[in-house]
Amino acid sequence: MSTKKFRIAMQKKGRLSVETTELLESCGLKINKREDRLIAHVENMEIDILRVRDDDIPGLIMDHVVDWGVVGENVLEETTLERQQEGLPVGYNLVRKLDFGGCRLSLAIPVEQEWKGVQSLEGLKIATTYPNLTKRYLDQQGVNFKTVLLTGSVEVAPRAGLADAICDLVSSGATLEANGLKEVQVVYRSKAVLIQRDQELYPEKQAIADTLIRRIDGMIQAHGSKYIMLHAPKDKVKEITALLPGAENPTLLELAGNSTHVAIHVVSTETLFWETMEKIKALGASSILVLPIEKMLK
Ligand SMILES: Nc1ncnc2c1ncn2[C@@H]1O[C@H](COP(=O)(O)OP(=O)(O)OP(=O)(O)O)[C@@H](O)[C@H]1O
Ligand SMILES: O=P(O)(O)OC[C@H]1O[C@H](OP(=O)(O)OP(=O)(O)O)[C@H](O)[C@@H]1O
Ligand SMILES: [Mg+2]
Repeated sequence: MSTKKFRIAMQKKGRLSVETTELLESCGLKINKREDRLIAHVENMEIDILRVRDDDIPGLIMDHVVDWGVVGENVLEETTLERQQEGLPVGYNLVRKLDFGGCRLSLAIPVEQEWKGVQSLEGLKIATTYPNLTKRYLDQQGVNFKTVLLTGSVEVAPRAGLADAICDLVSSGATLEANGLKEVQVVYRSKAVLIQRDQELYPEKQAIADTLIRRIDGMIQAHGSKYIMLHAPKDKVKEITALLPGAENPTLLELAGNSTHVAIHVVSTETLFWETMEKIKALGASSILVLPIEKMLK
């Protein structure tokens, strides 16, 4: 199934929804966000946004219902394994890895228990929302176990007597700690990804995809870049620019009413550490500014 309008599936509510909306809006999409609508229209482009549960996003891509989707790699991989078993199509193209939704799927056990390695899980009950990723990992380790499938509140399972251990998502570890559990083994590391259905797109849709990818790349590049400005004594320009990360071609500008100093402007893809700033200052530089860059088009 395919419609004329470019369709993007995103999580309606949860860990990925705010940053996905920010990503799309930073690409210039004006999303009409009337609450509780499955489909949100984009006012200034031929795009519809489908707001769904994250678990449904890989299937919508693999069944060619939507053109793009933003989802965690954990859900993408789990769905792929599940659909492979069911003989359903699992094709998709990775468009870009994104810089949010970072988490890991980990095994965790009650804090008071001694951890003697994954082999000690042999024959035990493990509660998880990710049965396929958990099984793939433990099969590789040669460990047999019983799955207790839960779609939420997995962390309470050991205390409730439902399972001996869990395999769930961890980021800060606060949820595990609050439930008297400790992380003992990472099973899968995940970030959000932008994926596309694996059929050729109509030319109009491909044009939209190309524009959005260019803009996303501009955002990704800008995100890791800084604009550095400072005033420097003319006779120290060489020494100072040698210290600036990635400053092969700095811009030098005259300063009004000052014949001994110039302004140096540099776009840097690296971090300017305090230590470097202090060295530059010791060489006579002043007014050192490090500014974030919002967008970049090369
Ligand atoms: N603590 C976290 N920090 C960062 N990213 C996370 C965290 N927990 C989960 N994620 C990522 O965000 C995705 C969505 O997590 P969330 O907890 O909102 O999902 P959910 O409860 O399954 O929501 P839904 O109602 O859409 O099914 C996860 O699949 C994972 O990729
Ligand atoms: O290690 P932490 O930083 O504590 O994060 C981990 C928690 O975050 C996610 O749930 P979320 O808070 O999104 O709520 P949910 O259980 O309703 O999905 C995940 O399922 C864990 O429970
Ligand atoms: Mg979900």
